[in-house]
Amino acid sequence: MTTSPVQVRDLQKFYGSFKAVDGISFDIHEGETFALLGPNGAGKSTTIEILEGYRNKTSGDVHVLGVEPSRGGLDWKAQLGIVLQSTGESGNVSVVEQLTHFAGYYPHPRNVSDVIEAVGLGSKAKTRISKLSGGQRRRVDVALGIIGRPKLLFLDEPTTGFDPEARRQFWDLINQLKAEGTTILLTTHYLDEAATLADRAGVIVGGKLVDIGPIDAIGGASARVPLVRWRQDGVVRSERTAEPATLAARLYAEAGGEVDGLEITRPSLEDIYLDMVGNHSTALKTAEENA
Ligand SMILES: Nc1ncnc2c1ncn2[C@@H]1O[C@H](COP(=O)(O)OP(=O)(O)OP(=O)(O)O)[C@@H](O)[C@H]1O
Repeated sequence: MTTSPVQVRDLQKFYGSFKAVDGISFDIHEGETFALLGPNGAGKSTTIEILEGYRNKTSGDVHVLGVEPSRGGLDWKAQLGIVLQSTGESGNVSVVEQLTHFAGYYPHPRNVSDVIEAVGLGSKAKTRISKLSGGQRRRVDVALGIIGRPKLLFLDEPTTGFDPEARRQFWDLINQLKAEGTTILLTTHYLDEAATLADRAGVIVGGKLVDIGPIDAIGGASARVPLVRWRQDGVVRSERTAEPATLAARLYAEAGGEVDGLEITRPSLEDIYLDMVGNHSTALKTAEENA
């Protein structure tokens, strides 16, 4: 049996008495893209930084590519690709020089020109990084994360500052890496990004994992019930139903033809996520007030 590249069991991280990560467990399977979702301060970056070996845990068991991260050596590190939340590379060297330099650290790096093209910096290859825009520097971060042909890629809010076209281009790149079998851990506040790229997701609120599962099952079946809206006598009416076509047919029969303003929508991952996070945040607040 092969072991999962990422195994996390009952992970805790305390800053003094503050529980930033409070007993979370999950696995990431080989070749999978797993999204860690949650509001600001939920504990996502802390978790990722522990997995990367940058931060010590308080307790729990963590294995990344079979190694406890705080004991990972250079060979282990060479198999990881890391895009931190904000490095904002600002060196006085050109894009191509920086990538060529970093490629030298890895045993089997990707071709530097190919990576520069893939992140959409072909026309900026010879430009000094300090002269790039914020979004372009973020693309350099992404390029540095993948230059070593990592087995496991950590992407902490990779597309913050990207324009819409750059995000689409980044999604194509990630799909290409997925097709090559790269295992990816992604955090993002763009729910459409998670829905497009991830196979499974975990949702963290207040340091606790409140849901985990395939991306199209997050929130459970009841959160996905379609919403039917229509206008009746100038008033907008709505009803949630698992059988929207039946309701639409009834409305059609009652109206004796086309139904004014009829719309059937399914909740997006963002709708479901916002409901879930809202409910858990309220529960956490109430528990704190009663403590
Ligand atoms: N070095 C530190 N010392 C004390 N508290 C910290 C430290 N680093 C993080 N925290 C706290 O731990 C909590 C989790 O922070 P973390 O950066 O992991 O959140 P996050 O989910 O990544 O948030 P964001 O979406 O804003 O990036 C926050 O309340 C933060 O203030």
